[in-house]
Amino acid sequence: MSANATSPVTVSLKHVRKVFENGTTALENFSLDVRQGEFVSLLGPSGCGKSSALRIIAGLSEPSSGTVDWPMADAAGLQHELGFVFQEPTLMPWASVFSNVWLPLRAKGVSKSAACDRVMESLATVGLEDFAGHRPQELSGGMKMRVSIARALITRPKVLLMDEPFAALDEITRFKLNNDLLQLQERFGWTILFVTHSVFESVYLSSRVVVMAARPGRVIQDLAIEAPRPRQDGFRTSPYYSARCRDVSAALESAMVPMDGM
Ligand SMILES: Nc1ncnc2c1ncn2[C@@H]1O[C@H](COP(=O)(O)OP(=O)(O)OP(=O)(O)O)[C@@H](O)[C@H]1O
Repeated sequence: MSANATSPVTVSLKHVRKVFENGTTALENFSLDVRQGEFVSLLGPSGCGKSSALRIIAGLSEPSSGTVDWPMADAAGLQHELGFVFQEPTLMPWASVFSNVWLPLRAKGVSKSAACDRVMESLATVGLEDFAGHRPQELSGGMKMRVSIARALITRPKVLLMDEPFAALDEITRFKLNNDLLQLQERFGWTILFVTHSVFESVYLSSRVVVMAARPGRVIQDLAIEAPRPRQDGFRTSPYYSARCRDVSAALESAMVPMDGM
């Protein structure tokens, strides 16, 4: 499923401001609509508030002012619709792959036997069904990240929030997981909000790249990446890809310009 300008809005942030207790203003007048089926990347210099924005969308942090609305979801069902993937896979080292993926259901009181089909389905989605009995330390970095994704998928979310999930991986593994993620999004119709530092990754994956600037964190450009989806490796060498990478790099460069001579 591809999103377009008429797809319904999944989440809408209006004039969000986030000031931490120590006085740091992480976000100022941050507004963003994400539509169903979109793949939106947040890109910007370190400290521009990407993670703060994602945490507010996730409900892990409250905005100081402004609103976050989920027009299509009722509040009670919202939690089940979100999946989170962070940069560190944060797996329990003493537990099997199966138990790590089971965790979100276990926390809801679902027994191991009742969860079994769902856990195996999630592991199969990321190609790890043969590794259910392994411990995390027996897996490569890319496989650990797949386990982390499988764990996020166990509640069958409709929206995935991903905070630099592939940043710690080598480039070949990262490219492979990029393609897998695009295939899975096509299959399940997820809406994805993705934080990255990489211009190249953001253009490859996204239907929109939202470029942010720091001090205070705000949106400075919103660029559509209009190449057909799901994309494949050939896209990385296409003239359109190069041109969009140049546009996004230019936007990022302007985000680096300090305000008021800072
Ligand atoms: N819990 C906190 N308390 C105080 N300040 C915070 C807190 N979390 C983040 N900040 C500050 O808010 C600003 C935005 O941080 P945030 O982590 O959202 O940026 P980011 O764009 O995700 O950065 P990076 O790319 O380095 O991960 C930074 O100045 C940061 O120091």
